[in-house]
Parts: sequence; structure tokens; C-alpha cells
Amino acid sequence: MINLSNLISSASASASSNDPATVNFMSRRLFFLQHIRFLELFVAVAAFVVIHSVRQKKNHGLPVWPVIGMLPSLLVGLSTHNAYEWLTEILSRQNGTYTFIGPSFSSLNAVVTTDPRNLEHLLKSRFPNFPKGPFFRDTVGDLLGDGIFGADDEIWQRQRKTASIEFHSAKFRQLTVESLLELVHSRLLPVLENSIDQPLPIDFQDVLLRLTFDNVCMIAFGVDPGCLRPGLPEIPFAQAFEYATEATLQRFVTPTSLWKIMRYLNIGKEKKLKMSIKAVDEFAENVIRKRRKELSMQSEDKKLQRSDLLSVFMGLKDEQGQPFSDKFLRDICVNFILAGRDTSSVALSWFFWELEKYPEVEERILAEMCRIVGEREEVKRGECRKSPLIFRPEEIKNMEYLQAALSEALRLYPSVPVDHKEVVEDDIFPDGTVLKRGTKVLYSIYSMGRMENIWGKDCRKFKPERWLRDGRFMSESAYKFTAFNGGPRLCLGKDFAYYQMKYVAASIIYGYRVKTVKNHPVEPKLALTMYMRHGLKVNIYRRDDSELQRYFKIE
Ligand code: HEM
Repeated sequence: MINLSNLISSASASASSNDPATVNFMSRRLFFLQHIRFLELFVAVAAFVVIHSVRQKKNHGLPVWPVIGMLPSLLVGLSTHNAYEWLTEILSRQNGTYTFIGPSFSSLNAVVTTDPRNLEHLLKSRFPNFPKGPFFRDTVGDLLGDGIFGADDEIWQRQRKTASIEFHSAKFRQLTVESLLELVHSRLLPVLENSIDQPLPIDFQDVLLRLTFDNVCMIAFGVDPGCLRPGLPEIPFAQAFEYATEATLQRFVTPTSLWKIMRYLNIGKEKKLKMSIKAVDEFAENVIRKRRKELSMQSEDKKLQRSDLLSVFMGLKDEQGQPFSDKFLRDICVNFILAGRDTSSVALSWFFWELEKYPEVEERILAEMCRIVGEREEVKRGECRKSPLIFRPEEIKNMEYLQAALSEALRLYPSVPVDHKEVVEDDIFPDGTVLKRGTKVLYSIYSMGRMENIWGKDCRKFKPERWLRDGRFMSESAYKFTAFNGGPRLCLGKDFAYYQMKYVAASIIYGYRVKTVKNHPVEPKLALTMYMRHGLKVNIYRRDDSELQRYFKIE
């Protein structure tokens, strides 16, 4: 190997000679050798980067850099077209659990898991040790305030208890059935029917978001915002809400001090977030004002008859014996809008997109529906075999294959793709991962649906049959299928959501075919819920009545 030091010192000595030709030659040699030294340094640094990167990647799944930790990889991962896939790939390589090391100056350290044993530990067995925690509340606080999604302890318990009584009441079930009948038959189907004659495709996700927004406002606040109507008018609230959930998620992957400085200076994404939250607040305040006015004009008897959640909360008192503040009622409204609007609508969008790729599943759904309505006397006589058909609640309940297909869509595209907890006291996961007090724990529900060790080799296949035993729908453990969360914080709207999704899907499939526009890009957006980034542009076609007759004959 060349000894550079010797060569350079001999070149320097010769360069001090008096002969001009020698000086010229030697100084060029010196210049060359000095550059070789620079090159050597550069090669050494590059080699270090590559070796370090490979070694760290092997040990940690991603390279860890001094001071900045895994930040470069995180930034690359988040900029991919589907960051959830990037995360899934790392988790698969790391046997399902992985520790992310953020920059030393940030709060981005987190354990991410997909292991069902860890999920059961986190969500049920050691529930009190894993609250949402102050980091989560701080990050989502501007949008969600003290509402149920970010709350812990008594604030959470009180909301959970009140909402749970409400959601399990007979009045609520009746409201569910009535509101869906109205929304689907007087609004959704006419909008779809209208679109058939239009030259342009419609954004199906937008239509479904309007439907679920109207629906959650009807059942939770007793108001009907009327977003789903012919012409699909612009709804500024909807855009503001979507942006607010997206920008709130971005805070989770931005160093806290950075987004707080941006918020303080009112610049960039934080400025837009503030404006969006203002629009959300205005909507919620309006709802509360209207409700208060209506309640003040009603007799005590009538007030008691009100079955919406907002009226129930308005009638309650806080720990000081005072009625809840308007700010707290606003938080309740915003949290329920997020829970009810952005979950079943996006789940239905992914469901219809999958259905198109698996026509045999659509056929089985149609066959099941026709078999069930075929039990009606009038249908046996050959009547009522045409769309539109008003499904009865017990018929919807009996559609088990449809329930399996919707669960399969949620397994692959969970409406809440990633969720968050914080460790109170040092703990250890069943898989051996050590959890220090204050550690953030994320569970990637999206990745869980794509783990071979959980769902088998065909985990990426849309296969409703995996939910059936002897033709009956069989639910899975909440720690394996975590789309509705599990343990004491299991989704309160699960039964409502299944009824709603089944009713909507059955009514559409019975009457129409939904076809995605050719080459329309479909990918998830990084937000609190699993929106399709570019919506779902579709054309709607009326289903031929003779086709339905064929299904009646099959059965
Ligand atoms: C496909 C539809 C739905 C899915 C996949 C879903 C999923 C979830 C998930 C994952 C959570 C846990 C969130 C967390 O703790 O961070 C949750 C909680 C909750 N969901 Fe749902 N949800 C759906 C529909 C609904 C609907 C329609 C409502 C109400 C109208 C609702 C009401 C709630 C409430 C109130 C909570 C909070 C429970 C608590 O923290 O105690 N959900 N849901």
C-alpha cells in the first residue's frame, strides 16, 4: 500500500528545490497527492457510512445515526406512496415488533408492535399501565380536546359510561334503523341514480363520507346537516376536518419542539391546521347552540324523550355540579364526528374497491341477499324482486357472508391504521421487549393484517371465507383483528358500524355495479384515519333486473 505521508513529505522537500522544472513537476505531484489524501478520506467516510448502515440495518432494521437516530429512514419511509407498507416491511423483517430510535433532541422514540400477545397485554391485561398519555393528548389536543379519543382516567370513564348506555339503548337502535332508511333511500340511492346520467365519474369516498357525516350527526347530535344531496355541494367543514386530521397526524412524526414553534409563529402546516380547526369549531358550536335553543323551548317531558348523545351530555353535571362547558361539549362533538364519519365511510370505500377485483365475492354476496329476501312471502310469489328494495333489520343481521367480506376489508384496510399508547411504569411485553416508563407504544393495525404468522401465507388475499366456519360468520380475537381496538377501549360504535355498513353495501350492491375509473390511483393517505389519498372515482351502472332474477333462481 502507498504510504501517503512519506510520498507527500518527499514531494514537499523536492518542491523546495530551486530548479523551476523540478518545482513545477513537484508541486503538481504535491497537488495530486493532496487530492488523493482527500479522496482517501472520502472513500473511508463512504465506506463507514455503508458498513455502519448495513450493520445497523441488520441489528435494528434501520440504520441508527449519531444524534439524529433513525430520522433519515423515517423521512424516506414517510415520503413513499404508502408509508404503511414501508412500516409493514420493517415489522415483518423484525418478527413483528420493532424499536424506533428518534433523534436525541426529539420525542420520537417508540416501540411499534403487531404481535397479538403484546396487543392483549397492552389493551387488556395491563390496561392501566398503557393510557393514551400526555404525549398523545398534547399532539391531538388542539383538534380533539378532552374528548373520548385522547382522554384517560375519569374524563375518559365518564364519557365512556354515558356513551355506552346511550349506544346500547333501544332508542338508539331505533334511531339507527330509521336514520339509515331515510339516508339510503331518500338520498344515497337518488344521488347514485343521478350520477348514471352524468358524463363525469363521482368520488365514491366523498359520497360515503357525506352519508356517514349526516348519519353520525343525526344519531349523536339529533341534527341533520344534509351534506348528501343531489349536486353534492361543497362542504367547507368536510375539507377543514380532513385537513385537520391529516395535519394532526403529521405532528406525530415531527419533533414536538418544531411543530410547537411553527404553531407559535403561526406558519406552514400549523397555520393551516389552526384555520381548519376554527372551521371545525364553528360547526360544532353551531350544533350546540341550535340544540340548546331547541331544548330550552321544549317541555321537561319532551327533553327526556330526546335520544341523541349531545342532549344526554347537556343534561349532565360535572364534578362541581355545574353543567358541562360549551368547550367540553364541542370536544364531545368533534370526537364523535371523527369516530362516526371517518371510519365506516373509508372502510366501505376500500371494500368496494376490493369487491371489484374479486367478482366471485360480489356474486356470493348477491346470492346471499337474494336467498334471505327470498324468504319473504311476496318474493316467493315473484313480487319485489327488483331494486330498490328496503331491507329489514333482521335480514341485514342474517347477511353473514357480507359481514365476512366487510371484516376482510377492515382486516386489510383498518379505518384506524396505527394507534398509540404510553408506558406508565417499566414493563415487559410477552415477546420479551423491554418497555421503559414514558416509552411510546404504537400498534400498527394495518401491518397486522399483512403478517403471515397471524393470517397465513395468503394474508394479502381478500378472502371473506377465512371468517366463515360451516358457512357462519365467526369473529376473531380483538387482539388478532384489532380494527375495532380491544379491551376496555373497544370501539363503542362497532355494532352500529356493522349494521350501517351492511345496510349501505347491501342496498348499493342489490341495485348497482360500482366500477372504478381506469387507471385511477388508489393509495392510502397518512392521516388519523385511512382515507384514500385521491378518493375513489367511479362510474355507477344500474344492475339489470334479469341478473337479480338469476340469483333468485340459483337459491
Ligand atoms: C368501521 C367502522 C369503525 C371502526 C373500524 C372503528 C374503530 C375504532 C377504533 C380502532 C377505536 C379505538 C381508537 C383509540 O382508542 O384510539 C375506536 C374507538 C371508538 N369508536 Fe369506533 N370505529 C368504527 C366506527 C365507529 C362509529 C360509527 C362510532 C360512533 C358513531 C364509533 C365510536 C367509537 C368511540 C366512541 C370510540 C372510543 C372508545 C373509547 O376510547 O373508549 N366508532 N373505534
